[in-house]
Amino acid sequence: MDLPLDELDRTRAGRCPAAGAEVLSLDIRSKRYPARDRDGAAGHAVFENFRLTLPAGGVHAIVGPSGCGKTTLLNIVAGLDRAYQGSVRLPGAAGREPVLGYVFQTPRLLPWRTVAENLSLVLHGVPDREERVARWLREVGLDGQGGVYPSRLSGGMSRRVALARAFAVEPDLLLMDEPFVSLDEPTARHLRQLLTRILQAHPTTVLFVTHDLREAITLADRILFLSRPPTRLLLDLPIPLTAAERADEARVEALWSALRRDHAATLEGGT
Ligand SMILES: Nc1ncnc2c1ncn2[C@@H]1O[C@H](COP(=O)(O)OP(=O)(O)OP(=O)(O)O)[C@@H](O)[C@H]1O
Repeated sequence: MDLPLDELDRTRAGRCPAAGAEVLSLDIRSKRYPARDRDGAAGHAVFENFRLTLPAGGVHAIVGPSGCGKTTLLNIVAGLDRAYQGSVRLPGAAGREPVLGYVFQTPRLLPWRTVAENLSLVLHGVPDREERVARWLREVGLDGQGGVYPSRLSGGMSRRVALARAFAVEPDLLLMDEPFVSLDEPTARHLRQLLTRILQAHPTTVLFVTHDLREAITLADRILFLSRPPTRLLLDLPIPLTAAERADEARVEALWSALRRDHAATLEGGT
């Protein structure tokens, strides 16, 4: 799994399986939530005429102010929220149904199932199910932990299981909603490095929500900055860093400072 950095760059470049192909075409004509008080009878609009397309390959980070609808957007893409007007098109690969992975803000492991069973559940009908579970536990550094129950896991280990479960289905599109939030920084850093290594070995298109601009710079090929509701795309910014540059905290810090200087209003969610 531990590839040298120049090798990582070559595989990163190879993340686009079919250049020009789209894994997602999202058109939210309207997404409203019920009013919070009796006066707002029509509710409040989170999205109005919001469109987003994702090409195959790469990590696409979504950054925006609290409440702008980042989780709502992922839930709409995942089909967990159908109370909106518009459409989600997920073409899938080679004519088969699209496969989605979703890493939530909390690991959401079933406490009455072992780690291996939590993975196995999402692989129903997969012929090499047991082998795949064992392989993914190895990939996330949890070899030999398959028989453990989630209550015995640390926060970082639980996140590793959640990562393994999401990758094990070999998704066409992987949704990640602040997957490393509320971890201590050393643990979060280890998990970011783990995610980077997994993505180099298993190129996957990722739509990644984070409130942490440094995390977005470290992981993403592209950052999409969203406004306050009704939410629109303020800035679509490519992050053309090499793997070595992303691993260099001073380099990430320098880009972070430059973005905060040059795009202050955007980072506040627009004026
Ligand atoms: N079930 C709900 N009923 C009413 N309003 C809701 C509901 N879920 C979310 N909202 C509101 O919709 C808006 C978008 O919520 P969402 O959680 O998608 O935002 P977010 O950008 O992910 O926020 P955060 O960064 O704080 O996690 C917020 O104003 C939120 O209060």
